Amino acid sequence: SPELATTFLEQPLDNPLMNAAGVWCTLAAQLDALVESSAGAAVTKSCTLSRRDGNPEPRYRALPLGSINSMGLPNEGHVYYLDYAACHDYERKPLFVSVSGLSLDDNLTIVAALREAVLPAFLELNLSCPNVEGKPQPGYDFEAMDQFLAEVATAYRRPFGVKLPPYFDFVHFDNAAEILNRYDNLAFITCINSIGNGLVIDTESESTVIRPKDGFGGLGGDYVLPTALANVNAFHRRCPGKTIIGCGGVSTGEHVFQHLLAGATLVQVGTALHEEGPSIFDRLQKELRELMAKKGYTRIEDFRGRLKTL
Ligand SMILES: O=C1NC(=O)NC(C(=O)O)N1
Repeated sequence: SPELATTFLEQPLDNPLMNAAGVWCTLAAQLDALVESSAGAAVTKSCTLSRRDGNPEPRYRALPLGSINSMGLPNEGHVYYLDYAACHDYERKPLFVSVSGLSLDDNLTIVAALREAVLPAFLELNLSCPNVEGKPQPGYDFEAMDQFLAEVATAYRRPFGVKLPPYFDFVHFDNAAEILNRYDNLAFITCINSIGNGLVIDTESESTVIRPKDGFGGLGGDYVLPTALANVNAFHRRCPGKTIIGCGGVSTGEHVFQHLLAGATLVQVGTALHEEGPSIFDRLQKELRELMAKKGYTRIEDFRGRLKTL
């Protein structure tokens, strides 16, 4: 049957599937469940310097077409995840550490600690959390993003990646890619984070459905698949030397196939994992194999990045 084995930054993976940062990865027991699952890799909840409760509940709501969330970066603080990363068995599957410091200084402190730990974990620098009041997304402020990357790339010196917000205009794809291409050790780009500041209304109660920020929150699920595919392909085209991780709107093997076709090397699952649990990775691999077999593909490299245009 078709082979799903792949490589990421020269590391072998059984398959290209993993969780999206923030989903099923805040506590060690959740991360252990991902390591036990058939996911090819795992990533930790975006961490801040210190532990955070996050935003008041209700702050997550599953919807017929996806989800809306304004979690507000609830996490156990960076040391908790560095400790987890120190105990992880890297022979089993790669582990990514997501970092979302609330300031450049916080990011530099966390990144320095990760570098000092000398672990095989991959750093995914989150530049796109839309849910901390008063904290605009660095990914939407190109000058701030460039400054963050200049300092982090220099301090970390090792290969790392960024988690980007969705962009919706070619001039933004061009400007963001121009910045990212300046950093040789910026090895991978994860597109996309949630589509920030959507508003879901419950007609019966005539109310918002989440409490923080008057109900404005990040959208995930079916709502975001075309935008996620566009961002994966836009950066795949503009950053030929970098590896793209696709994230957004994946709930079937067909969606995984589309992300790979658009140029992704790995594919992250958020909303659907939140709703279905880690067994989803078995279903997604089964569905992807069936689709590949139907199309006569035996390996991922037979079609990855080969999206046709008309
Ligand atoms: O980067 C993030 N994206 C989201 O959609 N939510 C979380 C959060 O709010 O913690 N962070």
